Amino acid sequence: MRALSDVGEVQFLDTTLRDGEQAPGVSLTPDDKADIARSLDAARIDVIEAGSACTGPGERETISRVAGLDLDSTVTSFCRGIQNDIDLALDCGVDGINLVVPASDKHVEQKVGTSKSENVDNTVELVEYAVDHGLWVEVIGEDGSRADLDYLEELLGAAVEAGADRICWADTVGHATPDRALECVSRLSDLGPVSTHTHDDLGLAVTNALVSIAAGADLVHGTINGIGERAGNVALEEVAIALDHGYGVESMALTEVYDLAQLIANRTGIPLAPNKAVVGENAFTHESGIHTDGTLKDDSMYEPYPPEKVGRERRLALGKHAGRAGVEAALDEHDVEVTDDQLSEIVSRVKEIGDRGKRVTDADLLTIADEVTDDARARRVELLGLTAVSGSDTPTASVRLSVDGEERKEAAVGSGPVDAAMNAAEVALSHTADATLEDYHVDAITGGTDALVTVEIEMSRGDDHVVVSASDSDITRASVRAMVDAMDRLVADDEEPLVADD
Ligand SMILES: CC(C)C(=O)C(=O)O
Repeated sequence: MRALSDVGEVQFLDTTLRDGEQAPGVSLTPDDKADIARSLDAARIDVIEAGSACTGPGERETISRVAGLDLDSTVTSFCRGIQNDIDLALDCGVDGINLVVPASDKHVEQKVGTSKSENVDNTVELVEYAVDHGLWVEVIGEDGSRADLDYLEELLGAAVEAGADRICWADTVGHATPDRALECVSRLSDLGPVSTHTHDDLGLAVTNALVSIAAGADLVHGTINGIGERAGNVALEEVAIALDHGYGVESMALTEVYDLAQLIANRTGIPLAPNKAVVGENAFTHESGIHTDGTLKDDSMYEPYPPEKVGRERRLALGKHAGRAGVEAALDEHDVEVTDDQLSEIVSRVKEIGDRGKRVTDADLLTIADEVTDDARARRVELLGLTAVSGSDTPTASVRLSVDGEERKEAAVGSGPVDAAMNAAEVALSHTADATLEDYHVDAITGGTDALVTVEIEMSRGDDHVVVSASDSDITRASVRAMVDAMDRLVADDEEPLVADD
């Protein structure tokens, strides 16, 4: 076993487009796969497993498209131990293949229905065939963590002798303990370059990947956000940060990690848990008074590494644990000055909202500050009316706004009534200010069809950002109210009159 700090660099194979797509409910379009592949390449992922050519003509077209993107990453197709799979991969123009052959008794005898020696012979033939056709070849012993280790060595050793570029230890069902990972990968790394493919069924995927590297593996298979079958594959961003932060070992480009995580959550429809390491919403958010106070004194007080390292920013949130320092800093961000007594009152009102189980948005904070400083703000942008229609025809909406006392009416279409109404409000406001909708989500839907819905949106204008929420039993009304409120906040201090430019 080697010290991880002695390992200079580790390569990554990303299988988001193959094993990740095997997560229940995920189906990526050709455009999704092409966009994700480009981003993986930009993040310096060494190998991209683009899919399984044997899946069907649609998948082959997509793999061919990824293979044709002229990426720096090596593009591969997953292939079963069947020559036709290799032929289909060749038709897609990939650089290489991940050839999967059974390794455990269960997989050799029960699943594939062959004998151990025939399995070795077949693997050798297929490797020779693929190498003869100019492919980069990695041979994966499926269910390797439950295989008889002597047999796994014989099988993968034969693959190396037949010309395979590398072999891979697969903990297919996420069954291995770190000791087992160490034992298997140490033995296999005597045969040739070894990859490791770990799953998270025991919550040990990252640990097993790190142990595998210590045991000699130099390439880690995984997915972004750890998506994949069952409990998922190892999350590459977690391996990357652990290697970098813990041992100074280089792998993928860390600054790209957050955008990649968002892209993949977006396209796969698998949201990120807020507490997810590295890329979860809360990973660099501090709410409690003690932590906020400490963070304001020294950024690194409650963070292992700076958020910028993984393409993120630090956030101070307000809620029931807020303290004076955090509230003061949040008010500062909006250039609101208060006295000590006013600050105490604002802190206690913020905590009251938090005690009711709610998040305190920027708009909440500013409303409280207005009330406490007795400086009720005159609104510049107000919602006067809203009509949204949806049915079998294109959803349409119209909004009526008051902007600095002038009434503006606009109508627009959209993919649904909310989208149409937001588009109409955007058109009505765009005369005024160049604001961008950064984030939109429906926060809480409780109970039945008449339940209260909370819409939270983030908008920006130049360097200013606000987060505003609005609750209503009508999701369209809540959305437009939040947008109009955010806009009103963003232009509050603007000296210029908000005239329409026709
Ligand atoms: C590499 C393959 C077959 C796999 O996805 C696994 O073993 O989990």
